Amino acid sequence: MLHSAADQQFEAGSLLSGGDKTDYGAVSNLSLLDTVDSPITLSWQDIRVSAPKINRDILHGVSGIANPGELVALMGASGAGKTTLLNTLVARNLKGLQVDGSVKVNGKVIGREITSVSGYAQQEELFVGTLTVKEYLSIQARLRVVEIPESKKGTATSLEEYRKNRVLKVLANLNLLKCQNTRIGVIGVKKGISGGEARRLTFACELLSNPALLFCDEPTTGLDSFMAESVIQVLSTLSTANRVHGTRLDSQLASVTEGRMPEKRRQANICTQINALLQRATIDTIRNPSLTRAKMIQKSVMGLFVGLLYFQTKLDAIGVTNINGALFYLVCELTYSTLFGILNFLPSDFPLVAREYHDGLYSVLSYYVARCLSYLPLFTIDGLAMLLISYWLVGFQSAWDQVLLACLISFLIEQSSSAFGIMLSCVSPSFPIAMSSAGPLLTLLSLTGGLYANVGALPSFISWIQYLSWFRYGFEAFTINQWRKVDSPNWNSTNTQEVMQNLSFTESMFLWDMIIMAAYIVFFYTIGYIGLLIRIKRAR
Ligand SMILES: Nc1ncnc2c1ncn2[C@@H]1O[C@H](COP(=O)(O)OP(=O)(O)OP(=O)(O)O)[C@@H](O)[C@H]1O
Repeated sequence: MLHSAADQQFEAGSLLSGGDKTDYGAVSNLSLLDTVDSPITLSWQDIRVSAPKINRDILHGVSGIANPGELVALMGASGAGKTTLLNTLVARNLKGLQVDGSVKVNGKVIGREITSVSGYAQQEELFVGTLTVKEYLSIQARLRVVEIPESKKGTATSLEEYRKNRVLKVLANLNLLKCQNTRIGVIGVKKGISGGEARRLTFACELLSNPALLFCDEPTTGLDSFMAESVIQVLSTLSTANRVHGTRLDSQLASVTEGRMPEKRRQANICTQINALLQRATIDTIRNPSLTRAKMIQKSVMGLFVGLLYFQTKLDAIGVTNINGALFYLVCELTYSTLFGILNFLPSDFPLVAREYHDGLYSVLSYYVARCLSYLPLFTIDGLAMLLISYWLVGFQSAWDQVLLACLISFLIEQSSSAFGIMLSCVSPSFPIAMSSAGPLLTLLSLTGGLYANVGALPSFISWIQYLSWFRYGFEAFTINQWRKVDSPNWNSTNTQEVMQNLSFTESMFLWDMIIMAAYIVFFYTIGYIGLLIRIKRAR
């Protein structure tokens, strides 16, 4: 159990002299690199936390106070409840726990709004590993620093310049200049900055906005004693020593009067958010070329394969069947690899996005728009490459308008699949569930797509599925585009009608096919967004 915090206020020196093996969390009430405009007194009284489901008490009435300029360390053995206390103070990660007691900022209970007046350097480091330290911080600065503070108005001519200066200052103060151009890396996947540098980068992000209050969970865990000392030195330097020694905790708590509330941190406007997140996601996609390379190679090979399999198909009865087969294959190929390639959309980003959202950095909509836009070029160009490689090899009808419309249909099919995959990824509780539901759903949609079974002869209890299937709309649009105008003296409009009748397709549906696919894209993206919003909001 964690004892009363009265026993647990240490300055950094005495904390370190306790031995570098001790676990601790820290509440750093900062007069930072720059002075804080509105200082904060944080107090907590009689905090009790229990896990009702397992009938377990975790914290039994903990009280404490952090005055402006103080570095308060919470010390205790592993499992004592330090993280639980920090989480309670910042109203985060409390699912399944019952919390009693009060947490006050300048004498007032502000609940979850504490996030907007403080920073929280959590134990688990989450970054975008493909970015360099400076790139990552610069993007964080665009999200976290939305105006030049009153006291710094004369120091920079523009917000952009202030952000740049701030990034450099934080890099310098946290001793990160040496590694500013090093890629962050991913533990166990790609070596990047060291553990100590990663820890300091976590603080650096939080310090950009000059918060009056900084919570740090296990700031030195996993670091060697030299690095641990350097981190604590940094925290110590950032705080100024104006603690009250010798006064009893209860009298300090009683003396906290309701004061002026610090100004809440504002979010950057939505354009800045989308811009910064799009830049981050695009760099990540470009520097993480395995997906790009795999998709481009796969689609080019498949385009070549289709081209050679159906090479210069003749326009006789067998040829018509083959060309329809080739068109349906293109629909499948535009769907399957796209969908399975994008199903990992959410799982890889979720922890970081949930944390940054609850840190108040941006809206879920900004993230969603930026991430979807970042995928758009790749999930368009690869499909077009396959289509165009196979187009003249097969001998599809190649009047310029037919080629352009085929490209548009290919785009709509791939986007339908991509939006469907993003929707599945966002609404499924886990990646394996998304994966295992994608297979059967695609089977149903492809079986009713118009090639395997004639859409006019499907049993009525299953026929309705075709109207949910972009396979059907895409295939119909492709075939109408192919057969409505054929460059051959042996072909006439009767032949076109025959092909349409054989497939139970209607020529006049051409425009509707594309409109319906576009509507489904909007629908899938919207449901995906709602799913993501609900999941991220629940992940506090
Ligand atoms: N949501 C929860 N449900 C059940 N038990 C929990 C929950 N959260 C924490 N606990 C339990 O509460 C105790 C305190 O956990 P906490 O993570 O706060 O400890 P800690 O002091 O930070 O430990 P460490 O130094 O090892 O990180 C642990 O025994 C943990 O298993």
